[in-house]
Amino acid sequence: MAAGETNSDKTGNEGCQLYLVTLPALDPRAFADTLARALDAGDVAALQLRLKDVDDDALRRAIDILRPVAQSRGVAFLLNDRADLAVRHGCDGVHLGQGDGDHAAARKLLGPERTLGITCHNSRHLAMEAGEAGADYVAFGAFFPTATKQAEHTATPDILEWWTEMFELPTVAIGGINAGNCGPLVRAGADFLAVVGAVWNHPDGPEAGVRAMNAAIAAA
Ligand SMILES: Cc1ncc(COP(=O)(O)OP(=O)(O)O)c(N)n1
Ligand SMILES: Cc1ncsc1CCOP(=O)(O)O
Ligand SMILES: [Mg+2]
Repeated sequence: MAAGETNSDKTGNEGCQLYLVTLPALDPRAFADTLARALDAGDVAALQLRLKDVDDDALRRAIDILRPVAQSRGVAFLLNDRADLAVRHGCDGVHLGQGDGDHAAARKLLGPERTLGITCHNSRHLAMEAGEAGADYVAFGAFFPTATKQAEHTATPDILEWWTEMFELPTVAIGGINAGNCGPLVRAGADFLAVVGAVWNHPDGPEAGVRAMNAAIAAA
């Protein structure tokens, strides 16, 4: 997930990559092993640490434990919601929602090398604003019902098609995505599929979840 990556680098489904987002609550020490095994099971482009309802100390501790697990494997380590901590603690980037502060200010704070991802729901307008604010990717969703978050917005694959035809900025699709339903999103041009439950809650474990997502993307 390098800043400046474009859709023109894509060749069919090889251009769509898996982007893991963590469960919202976890014990970082215990999760480090699970994460290592999941990342070793297949191709993962990025991991977003998305912990909700934790204080800054707990967040810093989780970053310090989990960041090396991802980065040592060439997997970009992004932090949810907190550009300040992402910069201070060596993360490769941050994912910000529409209520997560000033996107242009975050861009400045992150500098040119770190990745800035922005939630755009199902809105072409928000996506164009995100591009103007300096986003490295625009995230659309939720494409399917999700148990991970109370998603207030739903998205449809046509926004991926439209965006991909109009702009080079990469897209991330999120929300209820799994190996069984991701085909239309890949074919609509999504550059990344972001998943939580499909991997961490896979009935055969996260490694099987990564392998299933990789296979479904390749087959789409
Ligand atoms: C890749 C990706 N896309 C969307 C989101 C959602 O971000 P946001 O709207 O800020 O909601 P929270 O994740 O903060 O609950 C995301 N985290 N990652
Ligand atoms: C963080 C987030 N933003 C929109 S849907 C979602 C949750 C995605 O989780 P899952 O892949 O389990 O549906
Ligand atoms: Mg947020």
